[in-house]
Amino acid sequence: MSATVLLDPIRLDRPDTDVRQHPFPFMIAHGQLPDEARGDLERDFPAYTSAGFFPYDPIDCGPSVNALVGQLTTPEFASAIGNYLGISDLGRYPTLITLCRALNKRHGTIHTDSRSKVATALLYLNTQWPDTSDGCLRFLNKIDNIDDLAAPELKPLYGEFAVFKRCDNSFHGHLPYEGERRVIQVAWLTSEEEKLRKTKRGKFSRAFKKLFGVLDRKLGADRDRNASHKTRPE
Ligand SMILES: O=C(O)CCC(=O)C(=O)O
Ligand SMILES: [Fe+2]
Repeated sequence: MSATVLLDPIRLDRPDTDVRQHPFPFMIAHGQLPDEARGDLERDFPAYTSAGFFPYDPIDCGPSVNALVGQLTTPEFASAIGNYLGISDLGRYPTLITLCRALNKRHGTIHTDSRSKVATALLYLNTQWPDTSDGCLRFLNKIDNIDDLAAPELKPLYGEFAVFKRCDNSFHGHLPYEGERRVIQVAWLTSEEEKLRKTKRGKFSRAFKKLFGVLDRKLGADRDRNASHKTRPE
């Protein structure tokens, strides 16, 4: 499996790829994963028991997911993305990978991502998605309006890919959704120290959610559709 090309930067350049520089640099690219890998990636995805994003640990994943993470974090892939976003040599920044298997309704409130990130990529792996806007990624013009779209929303389906440059106005979010929603997130970080800090925090959050999963779900069950959350200042 590790020899298989799962991701190919050349594939980003499709006629239906949407690249914008306004209101902030982002790209939405479809069909980024080969059909032949669906079954393996489905089988090898980590079996987290709680909702939300957790730090990547190879032990949690099967070989195809580990291979995919390897390909997502090459400097070549990063630099190709950086070229679309106007970031030179994105591959020089350390990466932090987090994965999500399921959401609860608390997730998706509008935010920018923290200043410790240079760029963020989201690769979706859900084999199906109901006919709903709930849980579909939205790049937004404002922090307080989930319906003020900067581009068509993206269903989190297998092979859909979104990446953006972290900016003070890189607003994004989605409508509340509860259930399976598979994503691999890559963040290119400003420094190694940030990576260490964020990894520690993520592990703590995994333990916390295991203990308080029910509470976590209840907390967000009826959040406002336009809710936002402030990104930590760092
Ligand atoms: O899962 C998504 O579509 C977006 C996740 C996100 O924005 C984040 O974790 O910061
Ligand atoms: Fe985000």
